[in-house]
Formats: sequence, C-alpha cells, structure tokens
Amino acid sequence: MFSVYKNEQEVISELQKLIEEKANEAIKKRGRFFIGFSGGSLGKYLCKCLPKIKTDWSKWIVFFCDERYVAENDSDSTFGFYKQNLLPKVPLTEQQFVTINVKDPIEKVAADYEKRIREEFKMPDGVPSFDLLLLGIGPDGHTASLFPDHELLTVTDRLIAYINDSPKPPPQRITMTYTLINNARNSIFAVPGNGKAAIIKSIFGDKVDLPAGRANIGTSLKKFANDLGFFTIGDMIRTWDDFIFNGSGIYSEVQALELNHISEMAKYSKNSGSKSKNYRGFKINNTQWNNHNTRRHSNHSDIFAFSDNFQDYYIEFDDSGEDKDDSDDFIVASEQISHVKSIDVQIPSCTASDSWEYPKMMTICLMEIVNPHRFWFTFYDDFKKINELMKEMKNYYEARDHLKVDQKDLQSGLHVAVLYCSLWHRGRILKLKSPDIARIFYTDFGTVEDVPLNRICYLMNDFLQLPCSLKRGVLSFVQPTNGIWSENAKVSFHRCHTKKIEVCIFRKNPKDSSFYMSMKRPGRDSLIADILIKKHFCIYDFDFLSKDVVGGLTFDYYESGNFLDVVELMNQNSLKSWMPSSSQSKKLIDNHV
Ligand SMILES: O=C(O)[C@H](O)[C@@H](O)[C@H](O)[C@H](O)COP(=O)(O)O
Repeated sequence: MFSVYKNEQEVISELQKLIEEKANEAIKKRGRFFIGFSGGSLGKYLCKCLPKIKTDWSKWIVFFCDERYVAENDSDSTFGFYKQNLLPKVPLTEQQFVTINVKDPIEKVAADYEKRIREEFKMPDGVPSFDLLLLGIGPDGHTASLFPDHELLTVTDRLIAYINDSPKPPPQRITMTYTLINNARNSIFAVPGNGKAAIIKSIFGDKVDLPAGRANIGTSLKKFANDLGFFTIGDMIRTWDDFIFNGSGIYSEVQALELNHISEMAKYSKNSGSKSKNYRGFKINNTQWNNHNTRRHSNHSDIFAFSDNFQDYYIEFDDSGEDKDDSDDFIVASEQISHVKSIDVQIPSCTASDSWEYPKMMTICLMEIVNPHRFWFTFYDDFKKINELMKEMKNYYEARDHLKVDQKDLQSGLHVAVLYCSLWHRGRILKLKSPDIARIFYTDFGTVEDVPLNRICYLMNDFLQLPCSLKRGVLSFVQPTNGIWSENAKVSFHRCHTKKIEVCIFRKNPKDSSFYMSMKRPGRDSLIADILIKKHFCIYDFDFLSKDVVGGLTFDYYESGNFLDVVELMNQNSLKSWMPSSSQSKKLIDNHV
C-alpha cells in the first residue's frame, strides 16, 4: 500500500503500524523477525515510532542495510545512534544488533557481516530474505551505501560489500548489495520532507536511473512509475494524463467515488496481457480529493489518492501486482506546504525607516498614484525584492487551478495571491462584493481592485516572509490649485515617473505614516513640483513641512477600498441624480477611475 502523509506525525504512526504488522507476521510465520535499519534521518523516525510497537521484541534481530566503518562511539556510527537513541526506549538488547568490528580491516568486516547473516538465516548459500528493510534515499538518489555510478551497483556475487570512497561521509562503509536488498520480503523507504522532492522526481518522474530506484520496488512498479506522467512536489501534482499500464500485468480501474472537481474523465481501453480492461485516466484540478477506491482485480495494484487539502504531496503506487503477501512499501513524508487560511496571519511590515533621521536622500519606485498628495511607493532596493518574490510566485502559481481559493475561505482580511496583468501579486481581501468577487488591496502596490474569484489563489506561507515595504508618499511644498487635484494634475504627475526616482524625504507624518518628500524628474535636475506649478496644477507652499496635508481623502480611506463604492454609485445612471454632481465630486471620480 502506498500512502502520502502530510506531516511527520502521520509518517511515524504509519511506520509504526507497518513495522508492527511485518514483525508480528514474520514472528508468527517464522518465529523470528529479520529487519535491516539504515542511518540518516530515518533513524529519527524509527526512534519515535518503534517504542510504540507491540511485538515480541525477543524475536527481533537487527542488521544494518549499511554501516559506517567507524567505532561505535563515533558520532557517525549508525549503531552508535540507535544504541544511544533507541535502546533506552525499547526492550531490545545490544546483542540483538548485528554490529561490525572496526578493529578488523574493512574487507574482513564486510565478509564477516555476510557470514553472520548466513549464520542467522541458517543459509550457507543462496540469498536470504529479510522480513523488512528500512531504507533511506539520499539527495543524490543513493540508498544504503549504494551511490550513483559506483561499481558496487553491479555487484551480484555478494550479500555485503564495502566502500572506501563514499561520497557521503564517512568514506568507508559496508553495505547490503542489491542481491540482498532486492530479495527482501518488504522494504520501506521513509523519505521525509520536501527536500527529497527533487530526487524522488528524478527517480520516478524523470526516469533517471539512480540507486534507490533499483532497490526492490519491483520491475512492475518501476515500469508502472515510468508510465505515469506525474510531477514532483515542487510542481504540485497537476494532471495525470492517464494511467497507462503497459502490459506489465498491472492494470487498474480507478472507480472514482465522489471525486470532486474532476475536470475530465477519459476512458481508455488497452490490451493488458490477454485481458482487455477498461480503465480511466482523469485530470484533477484541485486538491479536494476523496479516496479513490479501486476494485481489486487479480494481479492488480491499489491506487489511493489522499486529499485533506494536501498542498504538496507525492503520490506513489505499489506493485502488489504479483499478489504476494508482502508488497513493497513506500512511505514518503512531505511536509505540507501550507497556505494562508486564517485572517490572523499577517505579512510583516518593514520597520527599517523607523530609525531614520531626516532629511534623507533615497531612490524610490512609485507603485500606485491617486494624486501628488496621495501616492504609494517603495524603496528601490525593496522593489527588487518584490520583483524576485513575484517571479517565485509566477513559477508557483503558473498552474494554479488547484490552489484557487475556495469560496468558503473567502473572508475580509485574508491574504491571498492575486493575478493582475499576468503577474501574481500579494493581496488582502478588503471585502466580498459578491460570492465570487472580492475587493482586494494589493499589499505591495497599494492598488485596490474588485477581483473575480478565478484570479485569486491561496497565498503560500513562504510568500508571506517578505515584509511589506509599501509606503505612503506626499509631494511636498505644493498645494493643489482650487484645493483639489485635477485629473490633469494626476496625469502629469504620473507622466513624470519612471521606475527609479531620486527623492529627498523631509519628514514622516506620525498621524498617517506618510513620507513628505521632494522629487526629482528622473534623469533631470528639475523638480516635479516645479513642473506641476508651471502647468498651474498647484502653487508653492513654503510652510508645507510644518503642517499635515489636509483635504481630500485619507490614505486609510483609499486603502479601505470604500471609495470604489462611491465611484460605483456616481456611475450608476439610476442614482446619478441623487449624487452630488459638483466639480469636486466629479474630480473625486476622476481621481479614482
Ligand atoms: O548511513 C547512511 O548514510 C544511510 O544508511 C543512508 O543510506 C541514508 O539512509 C541516506 O543517505 C538518506 O539519509 P538522510 O535521510 O539523512 O538524507
């Protein structure tokens, strides 16, 4: 059986169940339980799950799938790790572990280990079958101490080999060979965390021939995996074009019970051996999966896909095709990359400017402009970080369907990812305009817009990390002619800008945290204020810095998005006659459409 777990806890409890099942099955059938431990992060899992197992520990004998050629008290010793971290927790004795004696040369250690295995299995020749091997997969695709492109991969005449040039320190180890590994009744790969996603994909998605892929997953699963067009954790599983069971005797009819959000069911029929079986491939455009129960045929594999909102997961299949009692077991733990679902989650704000002294020369980027006294900007260095973040978001959301925000999760205050002009932005829901339209404040740009649901996705937690560097800006030393900025003034102010603008910030208004600044025309020495004055959009106000900008709507008001409601009212024919039509209100509309 093959399961996907969203977190370590589930992996540990599943490992516990599996190992307990295999141990008690072996003890019942053969009176002993032969198990092989690996080192690495697997050890952490075993030390957590084994103490919970109910078994006759006296029947266990523990070997090592590989062991480092170091003294037991060396921090690299795998036995040393288990002696320190497991023995105190389980009723196993040290004597039940088959360890190595590093006083001997490594060649002798390997030969003696093999001899010991044969003695314990009472098999002077042939290939013993371990009841269970617990294997890890290294970032390079190695397992045990079988490393890529190493000559040990082709060793078939021995059960145990040694290596002096392990790419993973320490360099000297002994290891089970495939001869022994692939004759195990069961093997479990416990591959925790997203860090292993790339290697899992290489082995099973991209068909790269790596050591772990050769270890005991059975030819049918390997061929089976090769035919599956699935993707790795980082890319999310998006579509399964179809299940092509390539005549390896495995076929499966996925009887999808209550599968939600299936965008496409396609029927395929394909000769599988002598039988022609109908089976279905399907695209799933959402993680809201239910269990897919499969009807078992003889010579059949079980297919399980778990949902529970796994945002990142890895699905694998087993190869119980031969219907043998013991199937290869795979466990892949994937930390769930969680997405923002709660309005309590906030994006940290940038506090760098809190300690500034003024006046301060800076380079800024203008983000959103209402008028010269109401604009949003970010410092140029922060703008570069926002660009980087948006590139990451683009990669992550490029096939975003499965991450669309569920209507039930839509609520004001929720941080989301929003598609705008084919770029993904961070946004915060201000309010719901309708069941499938949300009013969004673009966190890094200051824009407010009503957005349809199909452009809104869950924001991945990682994308929260970058503090929000958006700031409020006020052009200093000018007051608008007639007290309100005209549309032309806004256009002219807008035109003065390119991405990078040199400014001198004179003060920060504590009342609304806006920065009062003078701005230079990009690439020129002329001031933007001078340009606006020359065009009669405003007049000089030399007393500007001693007062707070008054008049017009506040930054908070704009950021609340309520002005859009007013604009809507003004634009509704039926209500036009009820809305003030003075030039002031007209300019208000002009400033916001
Ligand atoms: O002693 C060892 O090094 C292990 O037996 C080795 O095969 C390990 O299982 C993999 O390297 C994965 O290790 P991690 O899970 O720590 O990456």
